[in-house]
Amino acid sequence: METAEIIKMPQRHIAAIAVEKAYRKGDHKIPVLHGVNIDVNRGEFVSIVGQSGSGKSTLLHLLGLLDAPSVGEIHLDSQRIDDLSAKSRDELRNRVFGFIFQFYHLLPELSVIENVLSPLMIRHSLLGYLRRKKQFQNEARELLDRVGLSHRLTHRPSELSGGEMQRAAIARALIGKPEVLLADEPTGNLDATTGGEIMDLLRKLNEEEGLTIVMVTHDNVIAEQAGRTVRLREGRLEKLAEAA
Ligand SMILES: Nc1ncnc2c1ncn2[C@@H]1O[C@H](COP(=O)(O)OP(=O)(O)OP(=O)(O)O)[C@@H](O)[C@H]1O
Repeated sequence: METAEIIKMPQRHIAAIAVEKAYRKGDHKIPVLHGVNIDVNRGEFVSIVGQSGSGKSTLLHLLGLLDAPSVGEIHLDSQRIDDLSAKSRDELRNRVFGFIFQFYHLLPELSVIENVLSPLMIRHSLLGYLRRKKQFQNEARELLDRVGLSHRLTHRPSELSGGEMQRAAIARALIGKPEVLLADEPTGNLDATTGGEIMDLLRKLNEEEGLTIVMVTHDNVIAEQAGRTVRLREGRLEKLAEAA
């Protein structure tokens, strides 16, 4: 009797299917994406490269439900998610996705640990938050320890270096236990060494915790550190290298 070979199929996590996006500017339509297909598997680390203006951030925003495609679909696992009600999309975005950006977007008037806790303050009712405040603070401290910032809990963002601000932003993105981290030029404002340290951290999160990561970058050296790279060209995706 033949032994059936068990082939482990990669599991689709997040996908864009035949996505088109055009922005409106007055009477004008600005077409940006022309039928983009991308499938990111659970636990994958994918980088998206392409020239400035090629639509990288636009695509990332569509994947994370920050914006809606003009045509096409966004799927999470096997579920279409771009056509959900605004409330369901908000809920899903907050629960499933963590975001980090080139300029960190930390709240300047809050301390590092308060910044990390801020998504939980938004997610829970005041009473619910206060009831679990100790637990949440412990989780925030653990995360800040993991990103190497346990000595900066009460600093304000203006008292941090760029690398430290991005570490704080990563901890903030992780506090809600996201399944997918979407990173828009996470090293774009950092020197090569500091950017490398941030990439080490992202790779560790991907390899050790199985976090799915989609990262936009214009830097090919940074992009190569992901497991797979795709390039946006004239609003369409072409496949590049796959890591060995
Ligand atoms: N809200 C908007 N309204 C109108 N046009 C927009 C809007 N957002 C982006 N665009 C245009 O869409 C195109 C793609 O922008 P996008 O930010 O996605 O590119 P990108 O590849 O991320 O560029 P960069 O590497 O410079 O950040 C650009 O020409 C931009 O001007």
